Amino acid sequence: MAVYTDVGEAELVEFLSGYDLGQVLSYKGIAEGVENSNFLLRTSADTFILTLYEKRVDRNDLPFFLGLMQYLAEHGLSCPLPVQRRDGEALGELAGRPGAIFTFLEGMGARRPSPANCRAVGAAMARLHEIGRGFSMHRANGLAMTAWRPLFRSCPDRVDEVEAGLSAEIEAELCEIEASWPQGLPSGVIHADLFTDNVFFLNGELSGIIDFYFACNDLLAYDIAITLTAWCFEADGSFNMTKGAALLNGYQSVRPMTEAEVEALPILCRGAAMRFLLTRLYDWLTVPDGSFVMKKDPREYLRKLRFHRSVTRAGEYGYSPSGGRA
Ligand SMILES: Nc1ncnc2c1ncn2[C@@H]1O[C@H](COP(=O)(O)OP(=O)(O)OP(=O)(O)O)[C@@H](O)[C@H]1O
Ligand SMILES: N[C@@H](CCO)C(=O)O
Repeated sequence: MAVYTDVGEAELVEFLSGYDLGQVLSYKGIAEGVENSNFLLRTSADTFILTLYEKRVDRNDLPFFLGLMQYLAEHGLSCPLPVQRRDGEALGELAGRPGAIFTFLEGMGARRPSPANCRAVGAAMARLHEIGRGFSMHRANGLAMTAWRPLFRSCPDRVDEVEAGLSAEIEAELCEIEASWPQGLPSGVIHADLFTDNVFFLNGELSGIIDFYFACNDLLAYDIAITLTAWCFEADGSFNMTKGAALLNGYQSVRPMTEAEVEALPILCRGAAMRFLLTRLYDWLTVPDGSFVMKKDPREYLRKLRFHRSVTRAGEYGYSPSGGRA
């Protein structure tokens, strides 16, 4: 349950007095999410999301995240729009935490994404990459490839309790990823956490993208690798090439990948699986049982990593050069 900070009615009313949002009708905590506290807020004006930023979000990054959401929304990508107070600011302080109010997006994450859902997310990601070109702020990726080895080293010395031999497997994999990581691919603003719970659908159509709190500047094709890895595996661990083809074709219908990006896709996918394996592993070994932080199983990403290691060509993900042009 992601409500780490409790908000009293009086302090909420005081916080809202800086906005033109009418009277509070109700507010309640939202269970989904891991990083921040989120509330569904109903006022006499409309329904909103109130987010309080918790410790794992660096407050120096908040202007980038809020500025990006505002920029994307203003340029036609459906995502939460930060609501401005009368003084023009979108970021305030509530219950001792930085806080902001966002427009409410209708829709729900796809629990079992269809190929059509995959195509839609591919196209939306490419639009995000294209629109992001005009966004002037910059944020380095705190979880870029160079951060993975230090993150691995900071894990408690119990990695092999998760699976025998895991520590040596990660070590060997990191060496290969570091040696083969591509240089010079197109880079720009990426979402970096485009999982199924962060993309909403309504009546079968993609209605919006949320949760920009890992967004940063990095390789555009790395975002494709993250999204392919999050959307195109089945519950039994098998890769679904129909979904892979749909996602890549959807992407290419908006922004064709360069030859170098296509060639790098297998190693980028190994990196994407490694990034989520390591963050999940770290939480698995450090977050106490019974804590509010929901621990996700690192082994899901270990299985995905092993699949990606077996891939040599983007065609094995369903890539086709004519994809998206048909
Ligand atoms: N603008 C919005 N419109 C509608 N619902 C929203 C909006 N923003 C957040 N939510 C709801 O709140 C939940 C948590 O939001 P979000 O994923 O941003 O939180 P988080 O704590 O950053 O989570 P994560 O663990 O995915 O990083 C979402 O699953 C969704 O149900
Ligand atoms: N999407 C991440 C959680 C943080 O947003 C994961 O599944 O590991």
